[in-house]
Amino acid sequence: MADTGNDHDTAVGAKLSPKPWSNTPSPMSSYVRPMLTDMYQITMVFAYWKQKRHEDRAVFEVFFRKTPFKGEFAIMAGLDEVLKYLANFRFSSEELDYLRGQIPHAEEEFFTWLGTVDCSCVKVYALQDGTTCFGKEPLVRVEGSLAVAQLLETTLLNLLNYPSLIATNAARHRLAVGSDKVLFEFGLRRAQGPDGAMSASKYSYLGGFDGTSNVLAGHLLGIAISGTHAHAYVQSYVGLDSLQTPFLRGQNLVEKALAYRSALGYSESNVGELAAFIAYAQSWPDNFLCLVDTYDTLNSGVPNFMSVALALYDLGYSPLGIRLDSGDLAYLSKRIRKWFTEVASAYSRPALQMLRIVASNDINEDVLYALSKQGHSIDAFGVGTHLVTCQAQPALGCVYKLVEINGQPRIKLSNEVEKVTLPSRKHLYRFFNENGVALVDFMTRDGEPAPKEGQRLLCRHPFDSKKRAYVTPTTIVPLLSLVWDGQKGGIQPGASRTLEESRTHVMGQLKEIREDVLRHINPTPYKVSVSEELHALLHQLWELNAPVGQL
Ligand SMILES: Nc1ncnc2c1ncn2[C@@H]1O[C@H](COP(=O)(O)OP(=O)(O)OP(=O)(O)O)[C@@H](O)[C@H]1O
Ligand SMILES: O=P(O)(O)OC[C@H]1O[C@H](OP(=O)(O)OP(=O)(O)O)[C@H](O)[C@@H]1O
Ligand SMILES: O=C(O)c1cccnc1
Ligand SMILES: [Mg+2]
Repeated sequence: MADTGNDHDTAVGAKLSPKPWSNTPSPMSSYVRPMLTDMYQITMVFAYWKQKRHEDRAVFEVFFRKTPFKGEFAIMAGLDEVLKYLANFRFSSEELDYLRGQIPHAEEEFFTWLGTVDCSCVKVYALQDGTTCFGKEPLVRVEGSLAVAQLLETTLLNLLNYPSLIATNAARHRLAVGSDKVLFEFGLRRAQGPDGAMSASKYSYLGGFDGTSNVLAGHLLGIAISGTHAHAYVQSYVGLDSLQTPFLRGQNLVEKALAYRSALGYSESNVGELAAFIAYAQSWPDNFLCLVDTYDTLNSGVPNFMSVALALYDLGYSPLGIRLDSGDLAYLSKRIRKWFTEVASAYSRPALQMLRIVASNDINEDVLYALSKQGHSIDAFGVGTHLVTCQAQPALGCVYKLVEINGQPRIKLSNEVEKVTLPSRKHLYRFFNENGVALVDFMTRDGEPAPKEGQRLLCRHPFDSKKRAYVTPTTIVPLLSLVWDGQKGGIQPGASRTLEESRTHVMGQLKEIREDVLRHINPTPYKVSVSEELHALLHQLWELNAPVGQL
């Protein structure tokens, strides 16, 4: 039978009545579907079904233990795609046929049931995309039947881990350059496959980049695209005679550029490069931005650029600038800005000193901090490899853990204290002082009264009983909100944010966090705390479940 995708076919081919979310768009990647999972989800679900436990009520939570990039914060991202995944969650007949072949001993009724499974029975609470988050706290809480909630694990983690990692990486690059520099994502060629590249472009933008070189991301996601040119373009020209015409707007651009070249005393610059720049100016007179390091930045690229730029001014155009792709970016940018300023004054072309200097070449967060420290004249950075591959930390460790079953809180123990899970369905709050600065995050167990503004509250470290503090928050913000309710129309009003809204949210969120927590080197840990009641429950369950050793 043909792959019917999301058409709501059951295993036996009967049509179900359409769900309220049946028109929700598909996830960005066509791979995102129930089959994009680990086989152990299916093995568990088959066992639950055999034991008639598949309808038990379960609560799972998504969290990471350690913040990435040796930092103390992360940015939540990927919820937008999670919601589309939930709305389209349905095994097709063809997929069920495949699974039948993999589990030949399973009863036909199992596949009939699997064919009816969707997210009707599921509720999801989550942080909004773009929210600042910290270790150990629930980013997403999934409530539903044991079987369906279990089936969501792997895909959900896949949809959250990389987006949150890249959004965090992008936000860190933004913090490194400040708000007045332009950041372009150039990573398409180096990203981990097409899906990795699309996610990288999307979530770099969410994290604070201004644009991308990725044309498909521009087309599908509305992100601003831009492009300069590569070395190949310059290499492809040998001399001025390969130009189709010397003219632009009826005037001889070649003559003018050559006149400036000799007046400025640049007679040694590479003529092929000059021809390439003239040809580029003829095609892009209003967007004239040249890569200047193909042969020699200071002795050829910049002189050739300046000769053509001055000629363009004479014809009434405003050139854009240059791109540096090698060498000492701090030194070169300052040297070139000074040069632009001198020529601007010699030729009464004040705009020349304002030309944009773009830098690329293996840039990462450390390079950006080093450049700021040294001082530079760069206006825009193109960042590829380090950004999209998250070379400094290639994975975020979000996990998906069962915290409650049939109303009973559950715990998972570990020899490593930090790996012990926090039991029970939990609520998460952020406490602020009177200046709007975040003081601490606070988790309570379900059923406790919500904390109140102006009330003195004991905030405890979950594992270290000695660490505790009283906090009287001026403002309290509950961080988890209902984003999906299968009984009430699926995606909840206000839960789907645009990319632009989430990007704006990141900027606002970072302003709420203390600078020493956001700091690049040795940041202060942000406090993630639990209530007295949750602390007691954790330690009680710990004792109850840990066998007493024998000496
Ligand atoms: N002033 C600077 N301070 C710190 N790092 C810099 C500075 N200028 C450039 N960098 C970084 O130093 C590294 C230089 O890399 P590399 O030595 O491969 O380039 P290059 O020799 O300049 O160029 P290429 O080999 O492509 O001609 C890059 O990661 C670049 O971003
Ligand atoms: O360095 P990244 O941060 O990944 O940025 C993207 C790089 O991609 C381009 O060239 P490419 O690296 O393909 O060739 P090049 O090194 O010879 O310039 C561009 O010139 C940058 O150098
Ligand atoms: O437009 C650019 O300059 C660009 C785009 C992708 C990779 N490197 C450079
Ligand atoms: Mg390179």
